[in-house]
Amino acid sequence: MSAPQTVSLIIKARWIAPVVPENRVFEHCALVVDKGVIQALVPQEEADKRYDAQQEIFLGNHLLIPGLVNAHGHAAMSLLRGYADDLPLKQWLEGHIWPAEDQWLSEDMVRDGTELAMAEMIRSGTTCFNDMYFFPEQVAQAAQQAHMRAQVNFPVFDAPSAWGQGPEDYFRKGLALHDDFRASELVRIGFGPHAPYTLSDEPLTRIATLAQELDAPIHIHLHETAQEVSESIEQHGKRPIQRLAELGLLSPLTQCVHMTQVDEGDIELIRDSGAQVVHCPESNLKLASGFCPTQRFLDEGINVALGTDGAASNNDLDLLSEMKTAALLAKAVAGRADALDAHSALRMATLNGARALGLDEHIGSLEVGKSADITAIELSDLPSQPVYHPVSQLVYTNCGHKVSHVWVAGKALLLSRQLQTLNERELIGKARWWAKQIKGQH
Ligand SMILES: CSC[C@H]1O[C@@H](n2cnc3c(O)ncnc32)[C@H](O)[C@@H]1O
Ligand SMILES: [Zn+2]
Repeated sequence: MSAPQTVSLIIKARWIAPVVPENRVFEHCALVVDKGVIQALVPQEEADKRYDAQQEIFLGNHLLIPGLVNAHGHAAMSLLRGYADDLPLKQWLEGHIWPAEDQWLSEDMVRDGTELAMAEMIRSGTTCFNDMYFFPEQVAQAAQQAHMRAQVNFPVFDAPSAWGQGPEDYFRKGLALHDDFRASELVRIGFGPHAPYTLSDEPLTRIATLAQELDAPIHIHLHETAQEVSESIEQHGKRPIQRLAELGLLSPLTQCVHMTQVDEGDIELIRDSGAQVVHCPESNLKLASGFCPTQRFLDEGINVALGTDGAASNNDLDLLSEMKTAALLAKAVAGRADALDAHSALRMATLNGARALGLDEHIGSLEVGKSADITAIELSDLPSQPVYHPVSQLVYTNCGHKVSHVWVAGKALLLSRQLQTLNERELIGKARWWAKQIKGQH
């Protein structure tokens, strides 16, 4: 018999749901990790025989899943959580959020808000987030420092903002940022055109060309409300997605966020272009924007990922609870109880998210050769009992607060519910400080 191989980490768990192979749960197995990469998923006795681990973690009542991918958000908006509620999108944005952003946006605000959001996401099992916000260099640096994986999309609007004077300035700063993070293992920079209704044709066409040249993702709010679609027909004589298609903007690199208003032509455009859909059920419900036909998209072979949107329209960043909402809503929208079953909901929050971000060769499932981005959920409390199907428990009961451990590329970000790369007390203090400033002027 050959000598045991030395590895950095072995995690032994009661259950492992690797997402690939599909619909499977392994019991009493171990994940073997070395150099940040998954080396094996084997029965625990076999792990004992074959490997010598520098660190071994035993999780006797826990389920291991791939780290969650939050495919759409505005992390720094955590500081505007609860600032304006119970409003439809247009009133919420134009009457409250944009004026607040005009007044308060700064490097410091984005840095503090992003760190607060990352802490919340890590604590509820997210390892990778997709962000669109001002001062994206702050978001990118914060993610790198906290060792979270992120796609950071620099904003592009026709209008000026605290971050730039207009499209020219946004492109100059954004492309420089893309260059700065070209070699990063964790952070990828993409284009963040805000929405079709805040951008004219010229910058959209430029984004289409540059994204193809750089092989960089495009992240855009699209068909979020009925008003967006009807105003586009009035102004441009076409639906927003048709306009994007004609400007060359639709491809597998394009991440279409929301898509609550769709007809057969829209579905064809997404399917035939290979574009990605990001579903944000809680934000869509809260702003009364509409319903994304997720099961219909999946049946058409369209990739659908899951996002929380910002904390100002959700109002939390818990992707596990988003999974539950997505699963329940899909059943109501499709009129079928078997729509978005528990395993499909988990896939939407992991592998589909990875695919939407072009990262599915590296993350999204617990497969040998993939990065060790792992989340552990403890299923030992009363509302978790009894456990017949751990994935059903994960999706249909409230598990966000049961996340105990999180790793990204083999590095621990959460151990026994304690953050390892961010300071929770300090972040709470900073959030309170910001709220005092902002409330004073509200
Ligand atoms: C390009 S920076 C992000 C920009 O988007 C605003 N925003 C936040 N949530 C939404 C949403 O659901 N639809 C449209 N725009 C949204 C955010 O406040 C920033 O200004
Ligand atoms: Zn959004």
